[in-house]
Amino acid sequence: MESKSDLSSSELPQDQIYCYGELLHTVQMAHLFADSKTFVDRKLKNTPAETIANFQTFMAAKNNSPTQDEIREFVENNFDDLGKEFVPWEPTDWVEHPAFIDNINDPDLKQWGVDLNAIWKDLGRKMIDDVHANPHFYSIIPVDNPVIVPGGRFIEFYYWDSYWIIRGLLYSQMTHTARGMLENFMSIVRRFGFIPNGGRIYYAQRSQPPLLAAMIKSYVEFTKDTQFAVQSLEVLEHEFEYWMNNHTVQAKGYNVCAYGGISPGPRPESYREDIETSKAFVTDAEKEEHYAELKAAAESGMDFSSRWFINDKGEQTGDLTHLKTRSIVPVELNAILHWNAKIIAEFYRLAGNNSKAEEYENKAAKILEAIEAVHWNEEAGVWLDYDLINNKSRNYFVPTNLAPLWTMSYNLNDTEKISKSVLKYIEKLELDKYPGGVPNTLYRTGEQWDFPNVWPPMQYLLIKGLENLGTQESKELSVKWGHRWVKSNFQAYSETRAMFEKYDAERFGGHGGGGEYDVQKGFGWSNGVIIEFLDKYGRNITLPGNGGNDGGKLKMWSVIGITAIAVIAVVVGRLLI
Ligand SMILES: OC[C@H]1O[C@H](O[C@H]2O[C@H](CO)[C@@H](O)[C@H](O)[C@H]2O)[C@H](O)[C@@H](O)[C@@H]1O
Repeated sequence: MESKSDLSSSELPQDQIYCYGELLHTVQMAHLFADSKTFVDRKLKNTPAETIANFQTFMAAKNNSPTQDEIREFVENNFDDLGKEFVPWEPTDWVEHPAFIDNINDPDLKQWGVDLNAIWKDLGRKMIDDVHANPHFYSIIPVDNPVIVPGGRFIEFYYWDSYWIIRGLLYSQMTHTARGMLENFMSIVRRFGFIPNGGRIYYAQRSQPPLLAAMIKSYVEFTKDTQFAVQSLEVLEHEFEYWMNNHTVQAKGYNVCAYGGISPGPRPESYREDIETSKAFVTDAEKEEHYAELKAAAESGMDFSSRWFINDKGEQTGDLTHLKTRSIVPVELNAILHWNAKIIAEFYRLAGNNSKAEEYENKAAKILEAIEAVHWNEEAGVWLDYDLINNKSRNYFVPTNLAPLWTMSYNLNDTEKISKSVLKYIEKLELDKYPGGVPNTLYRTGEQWDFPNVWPPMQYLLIKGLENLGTQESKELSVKWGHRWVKSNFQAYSETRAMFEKYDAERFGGHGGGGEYDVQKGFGWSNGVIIEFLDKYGRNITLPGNGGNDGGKLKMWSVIGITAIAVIAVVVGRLLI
């Protein structure tokens, strides 16, 4: 298999247009498009070499200072419209009435389940043959099988989003589509050495939380296709080693992993925005450090959040200029890698290779030891990120502080103790008080991964984590939050007929905002999470309008209603006597 170093030396001809260079700089700084991603998603009309030659001629003719209109004309002459790389595609394995719908009692929720299942058809993308024949005309990374994309501006696959999308597809009985996406990822690991953030070459210098092993495990659990598990081992092992070899840092004497990109310059898809924030820095070296921090935050999937700020006092208040992502050891990344090692060991057992299984069990045990030593914080009663600059735990809430519950990265003998401790932490922070779900942080910064935004994958992590913990109290809270999430998403859907990428903790049924782009609709991971939850909770949720309970409000109206009926009955009774 090709290694990462082979990859970084294998330059693509279109990199100099989509990833760095004068052309990219000139067009992105001209602010032609409301969303910077629009430009880097457009197809070339000519070869990369011809496009660069046209650009040089153009710049010379304009004395190297073209106007915005002239740059716009250059772009229109040399680039096609958005979306040229796809043909309309309806998933061949789509079924109108997957079994999860039968698990829903409430008629409105049932119809919603039907609607969500239909959205898969809108989110499917298949590449045209020309992408394979002439890949250098495109920024899209060619893959053989169609994919389900998040939606809105996100018209290509995204790595960690695909975990919740694939689980949703499996619950929708679309195993063939799910398998195709998994095979795409496996081919990408073979070609690139790892999985890029998303399906564009400008994302190919950073990854996202490594959930491929967990996706394959989900697939195998649904299909019982243990052969596929065994076939995936070479790729899973390679991806695991990529993370361990390229993302390892030392904390408290332990090897742990942190996010961190490897390419110079601003993010191509947010080029102007990154240049803007880099103005706070003086030297080119400082600016490069800032770009690397921005990319590391994008690699975490939480771009952007005060979670990654370290100011002069070692605290999390500040702005994007305080990003220090590479110096923060994130709980979930190490928990996910622990999960990876466990899954690889399990698949090796299936393959009958016990020595390899033991090797990975040992690797898992080592990661677990590091998670306990570096992340578990007895005083806070939960796992915390670790600050490598100030050598201290970061006692700030992020849902990922509970990630080890999701990945089962703790000593199971400690279950009772951890349950008490984590529930006390949740109570102390009053995380149960938000009508629209648990916010991503408790700080309002205007960044999209901060308060009051609530993100579907993080609700899933919390709900699934509390369920896995398995104590009476943790399971009750898990169900409570699961029901709330379904009802709140349904409220937003009934008001807007849309599913959003993020929601609002402060408003039941409210959707999120903030950050560098408008809130997106679609939406892959939101639909995936709800479909799974409808399957799980659908028998037990009845909406207020259909006779269900909506907590205090409903009880109050029931009391008023019953009292009114009683009074009317008494009055009518008296009149009749
Ligand atoms: O263009 C800005 C950023 O957009 C992506 O990030 C957000 O959307 C992704 C797709 O749903 C999601 O995976 C990520 O968690 C979101 O923050 C992209 O992944 C970033 O790299 C990009 O800079």
